[in-house]
Amino acid sequence: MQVGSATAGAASEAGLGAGASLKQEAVPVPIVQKPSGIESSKRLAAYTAVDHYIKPEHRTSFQSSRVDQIVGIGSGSTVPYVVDRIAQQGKEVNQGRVFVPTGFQSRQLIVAAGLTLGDVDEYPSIDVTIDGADEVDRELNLIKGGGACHLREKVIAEAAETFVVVADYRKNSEFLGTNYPPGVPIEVVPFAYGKVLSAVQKTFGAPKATLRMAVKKAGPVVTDNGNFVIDAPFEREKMLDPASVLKQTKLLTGVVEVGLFCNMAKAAYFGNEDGTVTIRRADGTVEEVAGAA
Ligand SMILES: O=C[C@H](O)[C@H](O)[C@H](O)COP(=O)(O)O
Repeated sequence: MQVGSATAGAASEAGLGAGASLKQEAVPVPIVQKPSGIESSKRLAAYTAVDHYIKPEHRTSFQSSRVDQIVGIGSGSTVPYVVDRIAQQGKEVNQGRVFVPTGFQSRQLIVAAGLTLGDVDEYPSIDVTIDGADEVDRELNLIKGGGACHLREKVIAEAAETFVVVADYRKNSEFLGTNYPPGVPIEVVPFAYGKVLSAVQKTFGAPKATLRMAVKKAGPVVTDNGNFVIDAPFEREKMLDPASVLKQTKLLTGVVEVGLFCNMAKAAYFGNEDGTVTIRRADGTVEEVAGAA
């Protein structure tokens, strides 16, 4: 994906959707070049979800709030398309909204798009949070944390009245653990990692669990919260009941958060190769719609 930036005027030349503000605004708007392949599926999902949940007519349901809408912005490679679509609506529409990030990356995206940053301590109730996922099962349980952001992501998702997932079609599974081989990310405080790793390997059904190592740094990945991450591919049988895995693992002292999000998402949007988007909702309904271009 190539991302650049320009003023909103130039962005309109880049083909903004109907309803976008065409006023000359000196606000940098990220331009995501039209992608292909998997990136195109991510974009379809993200654009369609934004069009359904973040519109000018959507007003915050928190009466005391002084803002129009409070939006949580997740992390990962699908989320830039979420921010891109929001920025396309223009400065005027966005000036009444506040955006709460789930980590360093989404904070940067919000700032680069000229959107207003908020934090969850100031906005403990969020209208809608849109985030990616590593895998989604048929009941909308999720594996998250491939980017080591799942602690803050869970806080921002829990704070939201509506939590929506956006992903490409590869993430759409019957059961968790089918299409995401690294397993469940577990954030741990550094001094406890050895004990937690050993417990997860020996008694919790993830013998191949590993400490996640950094790529362009010697040593382990360090999260935005200064912690380590263990990746635990739990045995198939265990993953048939992700809520139990979550409960058991979270009780291990030293575990900060587990990248299993159970019974939280209201809907999941999956971008498909044919340009459609499959929407699966928590009430069990499934719909296929034409993806937003
Ligand atoms: O920690 C990272 C997050 O949970 C991401 O939302 C997740 O890894 C999905 O990322 P992507 O959109 O890049 O597949």
